[in-house]
Amino acid sequence: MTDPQAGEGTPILELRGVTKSFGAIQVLHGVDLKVFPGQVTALVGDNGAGKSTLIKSIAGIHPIDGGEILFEGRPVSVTGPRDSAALGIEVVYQDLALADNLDVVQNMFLGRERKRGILLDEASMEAAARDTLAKLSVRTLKSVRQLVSSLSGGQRQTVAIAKAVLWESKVVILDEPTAALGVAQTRQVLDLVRRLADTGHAVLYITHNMVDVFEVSDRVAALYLGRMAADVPISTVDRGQVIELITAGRSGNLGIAPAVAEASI
Ligand SMILES: Nc1ncnc2c1ncn2[C@@H]1O[C@H](COP(=O)(O)OP(=O)(O)OP(=O)(O)O)[C@@H](O)[C@H]1O
Repeated sequence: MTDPQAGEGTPILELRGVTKSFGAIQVLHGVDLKVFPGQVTALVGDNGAGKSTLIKSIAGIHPIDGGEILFEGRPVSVTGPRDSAALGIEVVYQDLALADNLDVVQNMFLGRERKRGILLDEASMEAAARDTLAKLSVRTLKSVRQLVSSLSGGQRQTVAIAKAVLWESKVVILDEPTAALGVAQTRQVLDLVRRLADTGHAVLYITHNMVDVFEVSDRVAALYLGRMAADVPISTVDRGQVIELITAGRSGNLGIAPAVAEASI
């Protein structure tokens, strides 16, 4: 794991005071968040804390109502998924959005196929897919021409993550990638998450799993009732504190004031 305190200059992605409501219901209340290149930031929070809303706001699916998004230190406007993709932000959602009837290469290039004239440039797409998988040290796939329907859950996650990385993404957001996986496949995906950061990506990693948090992250950001209770290096907190931040919004001198938390219920 990289030293979380080292090289922590400008965050590649920063949220300042982000708010988001759906009709009369305010879901995000002035959320601050910093995400650094080469680091995994675990985004934790109880059911309904606002994690999905937050990542969908970053992705432009639910554009923010207030506050600021900064990318590489500059304020940016993210009003749709194209804006986030153009910045180099890719999200791997839980449903993975893979097509079972297509192979690995076809899935990685789905919707962004390379062409030579009117024909698909299969050779170049296959080479790029192999290259991306090799850079991520993925050795669990037998063939890039395997149908996705024949892959295990862990292999499918791997393909979805590699697809996100293929587009020169700088920030990769993963929505509970190990939620449905067994022990060995979880291990493979966690190794891949670490390699994503080690190859320079900033990774925002949503999880409910405390073992995963401490295994793979450099920072932990805890949302509580739509407020950022803490966004700190993992080395400064223990498991009990993270659980308190998730369940109560505070732990010792960390987190949001109890009065603020009570006011939001
Ligand atoms: N489109 C929407 N319209 C109205 N309310 C919404 C909408 N999307 C989310 N919410 C509400 O926002 C709150 C936060 O939901 P969100 O899905 O972001 O939480 P979460 O932390 O991702 O939870 P989980 O861990 O269960 O996935 C919830 O109270 C939810 O009902």
